[in-house]
Amino acid sequence: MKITENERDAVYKTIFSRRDVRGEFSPEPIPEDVLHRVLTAAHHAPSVGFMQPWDFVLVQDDHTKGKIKAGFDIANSTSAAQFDGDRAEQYSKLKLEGILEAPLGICVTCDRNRNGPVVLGRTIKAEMDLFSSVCAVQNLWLAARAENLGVGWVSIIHDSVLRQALNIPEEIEIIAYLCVGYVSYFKDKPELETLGWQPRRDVNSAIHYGSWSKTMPTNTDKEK
Ligand SMILES: Cc1cc2c(cc1C)N(C[C@H](O)[C@H](O)[C@H](O)COP(=O)(O)O)c1[nH]c(=O)[nH]c(=O)c1N2
Repeated sequence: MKITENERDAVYKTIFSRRDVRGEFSPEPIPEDVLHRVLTAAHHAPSVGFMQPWDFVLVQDDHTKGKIKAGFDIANSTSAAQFDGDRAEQYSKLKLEGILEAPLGICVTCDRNRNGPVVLGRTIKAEMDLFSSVCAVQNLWLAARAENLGVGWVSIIHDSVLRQALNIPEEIEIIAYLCVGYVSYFKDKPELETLGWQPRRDVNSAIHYGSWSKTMPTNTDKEK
C-alpha cells in the first residue's frame, strides 16, 4: 500500500501541529468511537518482541481526578523549589496540567512480566518494554491530534498517588498520565518556546554523521 502525497502531508501536519495541552480543555465528552480509534492507534504501536505491555486506565470520575490533582499540587510545589531566581518566578506562573478540566484522564501502564521473563529483543536491554509503552503514548498523542483532541502529559506526580487512586499494583510500571479532551485551538509553538523557557534546537544540531559529537549549547544552556 502506497501513501499518497495528500496522506503524507496529513501525517506531517498532524506531527507538527501536535501540542502539549494543559489548560484549554472543553468539557465536551469524547464520543466512544473517537476514543476507541485513538486507543486502537495506541495499541498498534511497535513493541519489543510484540509484547504489547501497555494498558490504558480511563479516568472520568471527578473524585478520582481530584485525588490526582491534589497529588500534582504537592509534587509541583516541591518541584518549583528546585528552580532559582527568574526561573522560579517563571515556573510559578506556568500551567502544567489540565487534570480537572480535561473530560478524560488516561494512565498508560506497562506490565513488565506480560510475556514471561525472556522476551525477544529485551534480552540485553531490559528497559525496552518501557520504551515500547512510550511508543504507545506517542501513537495516542498523534491519533488524538488527528481527531482534534488535545493531550497533555502530566509527569509532576508521584507514582504512589496514581497507584492509590487507580488501584495500580506495585509490579505494574506507570508510564504516563495524560489529560485528554477537545480544545478550541492548538498553539502554533510549544508554550515553553513561546515563553522563552527553552528554544527549539535546530534540527541540524541533532544530526551527526558517522559519530556522535557534542551539540553546541543553546543560549539557555549557557546561562545555567
Ligand atoms: C515525558 C514527558 C513528560 C512531560 C511532558 C512531555 C513529555 C514527553 N510535558 C510536555 C512538554 O513540556 C512539551 O511536550 C514540550 O514543551 C514541547 O511542547 P509540545 O508538546 O510540542 O507542545 C509536560 N508538560 C507539562 O505541562 N507538565 C508535565 O508534567 C509534562 N511532562
